[in-house]
Amino acid sequence: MQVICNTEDFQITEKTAVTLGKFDGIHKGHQRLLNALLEKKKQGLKTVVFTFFVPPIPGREDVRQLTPNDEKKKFLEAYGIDYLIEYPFTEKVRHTAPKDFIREILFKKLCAAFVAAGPDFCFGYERKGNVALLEKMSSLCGYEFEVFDKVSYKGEPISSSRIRACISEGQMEDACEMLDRPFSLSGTVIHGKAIGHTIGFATMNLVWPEDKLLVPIGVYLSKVKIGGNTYQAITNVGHRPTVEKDAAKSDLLLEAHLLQYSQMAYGEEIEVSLFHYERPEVRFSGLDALKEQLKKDTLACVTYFEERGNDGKKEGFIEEKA
Ligand SMILES: Cc1cc2nc3c(=O)[nH]c(=O)nc-3n(C[C@H](O)[C@H](O)[C@H](O)COP(=O)(O)O)c2cc1C
Ligand SMILES: Nc1ncnc2c1ncn2[C@@H]1O[C@H](COP(=O)(O)OP(=O)(O)OP(=O)(O)O)[C@@H](O)[C@H]1O
Repeated sequence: MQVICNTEDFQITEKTAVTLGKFDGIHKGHQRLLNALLEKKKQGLKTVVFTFFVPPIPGREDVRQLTPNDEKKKFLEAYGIDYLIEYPFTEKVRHTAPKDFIREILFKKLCAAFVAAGPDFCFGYERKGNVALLEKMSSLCGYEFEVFDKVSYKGEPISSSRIRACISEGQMEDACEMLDRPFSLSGTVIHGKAIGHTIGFATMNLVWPEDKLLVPIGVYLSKVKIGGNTYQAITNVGHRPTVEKDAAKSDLLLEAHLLQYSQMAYGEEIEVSLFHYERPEVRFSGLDALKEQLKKDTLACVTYFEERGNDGKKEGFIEEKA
């Protein structure tokens, strides 16, 4: 996939199938549009996702995303998208009239032969451009335009904001349904305080990135992918008040204890999928009390995945082999 990031200086010369929007999360609704593009790819068009460049701004809570830029890129590449345009969101671009946006960007720069959008898609100055305008200008600019119905879940349209709200309330199962995959965090395993293994609960630790949407502090029933294998895990996202003197000031860490894994993993890449919010993080009287709770969390994890299974199937501890 070619990523054209934060520049207006490009020109696609092949005919393209384009969809436009923010695509945070790349949820089931977004996937409906992407699938329409992939159909056109079979007919020889190149596939283009057009979005605006949102730079990561450390400390700005409102710019935390379901899928930060790098994650989005990996996902779209794996999906079969040929071009990701992260267009600069300058004052000039913000003031572009909708008709000019269609002429200058869709028609001239992107060489669009097919455009897909949801019914509420808006663009251009003051978001005054809409699907009616895209339809109206389609014959003039020589593209086919198709509006796709919203994909719904529990009777309401799926949207990135709805999924963000769900996750912020720990409703991981609903988020999973709407995303079509569990909400997950990927990263490189870092060293902790090496206390975990002394109580039989070694953990793989990740720093929570500043541009990734936060989940509620607490313990999650989860799965961890490492080296091509997937393991069930109990995962704490928090500040470890039982062992940290000044927990409020300590880093926010994700710590995953894999139920059947005992090798060193420092420096390895892992993906932690959070399936279920189990309980809040608690300040225990000491390590013994913490250990007793972790045994209960382990049981809850085994039971959860036994009851739910994967795709309706019962499963063991190790689900996939590379
Ligand atoms: C599933 C799980 C649940 C946890 N729950 C709590 C908790 O409720 N309160 C707490 O202070 N720490 C909790 N922790 C964090 C532990 O205190 C921490 O993992 C342990 O001290 C080992 O830290 P280390 O990685 O630095 O060795 C939890 C960790 C895991 C893996
Ligand atoms: N549930 C859905 N079904 C089909 N298409 C959708 C759905 N949600 C969004 N789209 C379409 O996907 C494109 C990108 O949407 P975008 O990411 O900008 O909005 P969104 O998912 O509704 O998120 P937000 O909550 O931030 O508005 C748009 O064309 C939009 O209409």
